[in-house]
Amino acid sequence: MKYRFQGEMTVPGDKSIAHRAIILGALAKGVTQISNFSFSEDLSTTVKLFQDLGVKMHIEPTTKDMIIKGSNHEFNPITHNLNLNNVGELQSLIMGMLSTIPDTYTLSGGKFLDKRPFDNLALLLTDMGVGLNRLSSDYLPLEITGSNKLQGITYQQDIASAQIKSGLIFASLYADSKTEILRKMPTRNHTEVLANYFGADIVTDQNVITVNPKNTQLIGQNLTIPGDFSSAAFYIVGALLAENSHLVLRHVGLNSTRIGLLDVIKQMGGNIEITNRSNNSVEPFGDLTIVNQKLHSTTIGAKQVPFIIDEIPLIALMASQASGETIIEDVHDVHLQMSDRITNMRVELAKLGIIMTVNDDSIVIKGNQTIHVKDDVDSHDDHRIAMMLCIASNLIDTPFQIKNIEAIDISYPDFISDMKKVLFAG
Ligand SMILES: O=C(O)C1=C[C@@H](OP(=O)(O)O)[C@@H](O)[C@H](O)C1
Ligand SMILES: C=C(OP(=O)(O)O)C(=O)O
Repeated sequence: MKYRFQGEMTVPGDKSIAHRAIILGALAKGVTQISNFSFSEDLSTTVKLFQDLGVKMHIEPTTKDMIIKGSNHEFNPITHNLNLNNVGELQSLIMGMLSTIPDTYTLSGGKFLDKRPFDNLALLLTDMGVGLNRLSSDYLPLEITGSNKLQGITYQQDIASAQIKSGLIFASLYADSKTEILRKMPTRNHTEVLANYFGADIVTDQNVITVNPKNTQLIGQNLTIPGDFSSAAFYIVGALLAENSHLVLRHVGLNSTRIGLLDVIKQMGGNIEITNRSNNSVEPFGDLTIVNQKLHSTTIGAKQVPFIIDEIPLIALMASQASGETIIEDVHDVHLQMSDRITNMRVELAKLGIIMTVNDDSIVIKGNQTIHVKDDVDSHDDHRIAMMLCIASNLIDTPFQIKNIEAIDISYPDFISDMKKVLFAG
């Protein structure tokens, strides 16, 4: 049903930052205190994994902060069988981290990860001296044997993936020599920012990232996680598209490698006001004010894609309601996310009468498309598709059912109840 977005809200803490903060807190010496830590299925998996590694962590009952007692890079595991439970981010980050531990662990994946290739990172880790033993095919499960005598490498990055880069950085933190990443294009940089905050020595200079592992000693820290821009994105697009909307989102993370959606909106003739910017934390944040606006088409180039990587379903919906034809180039890697995010988006949008053409590596979305329900839709267990379809439902009067809606629990379990608080009729 058509509602306007009105009022003020905050979104849960950033999932990408929280994953890294847990890993760094677990590796560090001393206590780490994480404020604005938001539980989701993905983060529960990470917490469980580190508890399996013997790391003590708990939620402080009054502040709700996550408290981690650092292991000082020495785990005392309860089990050597670790389940990644389909968390894509964890696959690379944990492979990198376990590479530095002289012990053998078995990593299993889940229905999506069991089909997601990890060859790119695996080759790099093998070059550094990590033992990798595939237990069945080219995918998980995998046996990984780390070492405290890894050699740093030079990696000419051919895939613009923050996950591969981050896996390599974690593996390099305790190596015997430096690692250089000659990057193809920038990707989200939370690993570099947070690892340095905990005491690592990672230098980003133009297009070279250098990890200097000499005597790495990570020290536990206090940090506050900003609101997750990728969760805020649903309300940003929701309010832009819904008539008479006026919504303020407070304390949203504004790391420049995450907020490509704001540039896309600008290219489409829209404007989001940013106020109360703050750099007084590890990661920048601020408030966003969104009003309903008319948008036009744009072309989103390959260099922008890493900065909008999780917002592609939403951008497709937004483009279908703008004037003209929008192109998003080089989305090849998005096919690998979840259960082939691009194909599933295309199939489900078509059930709402929205045509999106998928070419070799790009997608094309015609503008001014009328949404009309042809069939009930399905999230395909992809949280971002599920939430995008909720935003689409607010643009028409005809109700439809979203099957497997519970996928939203992967990143934002309170999405629907939070949204209802800022939706008003008329
Ligand atoms: O490093 C990260 O935390 C992430 C990187 C991105 O994946 P890629 O590195 O595969 O682009 C993104 O899509 C994912 O949600 C989280
Ligand atoms: C694709 C995502 O994450 P992952 O790579 O961890 O599955 C996402 O959060 O949208």
